[in-house]
Amino acid sequence: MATDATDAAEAQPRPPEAPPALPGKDKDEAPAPAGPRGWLRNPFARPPAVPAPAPAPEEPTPGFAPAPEQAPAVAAPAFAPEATTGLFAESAIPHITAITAAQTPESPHAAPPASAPRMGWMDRLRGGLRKTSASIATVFTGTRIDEALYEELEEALLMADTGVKATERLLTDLKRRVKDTRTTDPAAVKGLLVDALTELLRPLEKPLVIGEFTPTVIMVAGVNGAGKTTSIGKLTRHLAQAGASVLLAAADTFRAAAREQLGVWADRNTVEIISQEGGDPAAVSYDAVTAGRARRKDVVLIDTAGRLPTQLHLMEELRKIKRTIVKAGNAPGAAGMGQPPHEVLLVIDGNTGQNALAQVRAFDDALQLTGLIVTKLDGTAKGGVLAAIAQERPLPVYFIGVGEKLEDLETFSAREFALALLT
Ligand SMILES: Nc1nc2c(ncn2[C@@H]2O[C@H](COP(=O)(O)OP(=O)(O)OP(=O)(O)O)[C@@H](O)[C@H]2O)c(=O)[nH]1
Repeated sequence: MATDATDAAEAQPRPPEAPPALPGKDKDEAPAPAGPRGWLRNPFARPPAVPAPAPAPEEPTPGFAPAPEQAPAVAAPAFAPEATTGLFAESAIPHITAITAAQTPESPHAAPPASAPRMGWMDRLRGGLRKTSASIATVFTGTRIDEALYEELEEALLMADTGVKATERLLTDLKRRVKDTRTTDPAAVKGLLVDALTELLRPLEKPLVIGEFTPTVIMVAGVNGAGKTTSIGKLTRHLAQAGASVLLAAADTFRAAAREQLGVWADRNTVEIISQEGGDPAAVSYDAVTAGRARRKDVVLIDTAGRLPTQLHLMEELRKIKRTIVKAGNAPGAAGMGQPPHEVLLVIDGNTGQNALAQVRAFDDALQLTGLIVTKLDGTAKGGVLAAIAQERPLPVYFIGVGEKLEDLETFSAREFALALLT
């Protein structure tokens, strides 16, 4: 029984945990693999056994769509020279084929220019961030670059929940850039702010690596309603579309609706799910890692129940889940799967601004996070929170979400974000 397995796991000494893989703070650090930037080194390039069904863009289609061996060449979109190419992009590993999920040749979306999905994303990102960008844009409508402009900008950035330190840093950097370039036009200052913000956000850019271990175990945590299950569902869809085999674990054993919600995503994507009513979430997680290994799954995604950092017993439960996953990775026969969990992700609601930053701190202290997913950036006036995170706790932001639809979750690009926010 799963519970027994966990009890046994808990009884043994806790192995040392690897330190979190935080991104470097060096502004010159390369954020992503060479070539078009992508988050995923994708090893799932299999020749299709059957013609892949054409996926509907919004309604997930059932069935398994093996990924093609080659993705079409991808032209860099005009809006950003460093633009990414979609969720599945070129790999840094020579033997791994580049795949762009939304651009499979079998797909009806193959015909448009290769960069179309990312261009569409840029539009959605701009639309989503409109509330935040509107107040900042008005700062640059005047005719002079003076102290009043900087004061107004400071106010706008603080209102966008950029935080005091990140705001100060941006203003200092901006003034230096204005001086260095002898800029006199306020509209041009906006361009310099794009550069300053891009540089600040750059450490958050990092590709999520899948395929180094079999399975790659990803644990997902967050407060209630942050968007954990929805994000896991979207991620599952993208992974399944690229040919990765995914096993979901519903480690929220208390809330039936949460299990059902994950079950719906599992059904839609025809992936397997480990679920247990009223059981121990750590036991479900242990079982999922063991099953993922036995069934040779590429990815195990573990959804945990929402909780507040102030609910200490629930935070302890999360730590127990993580310890149990570590233990499952040390079980006999688990050699070769590295030290799971390979990723511990926190999902934060971008609409909660500085509160989200507080959550990052608390969950990071408890779990040593390896990355973030920032959801609900659509319709928020607090989009500056990413700058605050970059300043205070620069964890990789693997994805950002700007809506409830499948295509509303995408990889994070500092440049894109700065452009969407300020231009
Ligand atoms: N507008 C918007 N809504 C989102 C986004 N991501 C998720 N949601 C919605 O937020 C709500 C909560 O999402 P869930 O995925 O259930 O959140 P959860 O963190 O799993 O919730 P619990 O299981 O209660 O902890 C749902 O209605 C989602 O559709 C986003 O990027 N934008």
